[in-house]
Amino acid sequence: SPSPAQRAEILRRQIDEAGKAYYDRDEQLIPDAEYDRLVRELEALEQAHPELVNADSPTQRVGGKAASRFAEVRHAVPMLSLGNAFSDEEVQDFVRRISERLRRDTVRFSAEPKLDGLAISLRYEDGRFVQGATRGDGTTGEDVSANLRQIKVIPHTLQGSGWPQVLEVRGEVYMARADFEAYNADARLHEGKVLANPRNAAAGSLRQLDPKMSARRKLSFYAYGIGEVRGGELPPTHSATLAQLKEWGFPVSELCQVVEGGEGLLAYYRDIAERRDGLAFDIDGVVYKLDDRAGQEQMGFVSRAPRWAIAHKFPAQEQTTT
Ligand SMILES: Cc1c[n+]2nc(N)[nH]c2nc1OC(C)C
Repeated sequence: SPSPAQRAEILRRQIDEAGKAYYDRDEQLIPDAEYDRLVRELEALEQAHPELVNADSPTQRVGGKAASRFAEVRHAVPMLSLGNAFSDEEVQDFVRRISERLRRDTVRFSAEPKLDGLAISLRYEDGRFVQGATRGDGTTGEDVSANLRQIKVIPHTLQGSGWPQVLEVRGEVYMARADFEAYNADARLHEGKVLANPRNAAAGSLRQLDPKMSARRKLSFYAYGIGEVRGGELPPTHSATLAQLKEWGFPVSELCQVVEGGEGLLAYYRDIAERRDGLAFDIDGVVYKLDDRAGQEQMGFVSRAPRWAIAHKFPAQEQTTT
């Protein structure tokens, strides 16, 4: 059987390999519980044989125990996924279902770019950022507050006034293409890890356990919605809510636009499709949302996605492999 030193070396390699895959590439090579078991076995081995401990052992990571995961956060308002439309007919059906159910001839929508990043939820209490979490499975996400504090465009305190006592803002963390190219150029120069695409870069960065590591990758954020709201009112439409979020200091994409009916949606889709390659960030489609909140509540949700919103995806594009 292997000596304690050999066993420790095997454990160290497995832990580091699983850790890198998880934090750099958002890949889960082994289940969290297995990862934690390996770390605990290595700790026990190092306690029994102190001569085995060396500086780069995963048990020596910042804050002592190799943090194996983030705290869990339960979303009071679930972070939902979106139904997809891939054709104009499906978009027309989406509009027809809403206009029939709400008995309206013309329906106004908020049309928005669908960024190819990482959905997150930001919680503010009395106007101060208190917690940020990933989407996770929609109900439970990971607390990545420390990493989100490194993102310059995310306000630590709200600007202006009149915000609710509790305000959750939902949006997308992403890495702009220029920052992605710069990161990879630097990685090539210094034999670092070249990243496959901006989405993985954003996911990997947000899940770095060491906020200093996370800060090395320039991330951005666009707000696109709200979660829990307590002790205050928001405007009656989604578009007015986005305008309000902008006043409170959140970045909101200039591409967001209020349009009318199926024609308005499809014109928006074609316009964004044309402009797509010139945008500063990757998008994988656009999102249409019934603009008035009362109507949204009437439409409700089907399974895990709202009836009042769909994503209209672009045909898959060959990924720029770097
Ligand atoms: C998942 C998602 C993604 N996006 N992206 C935008 N722009 N809005 C938006 N809304 C989403 O979900 C809400 C409709 C619940």
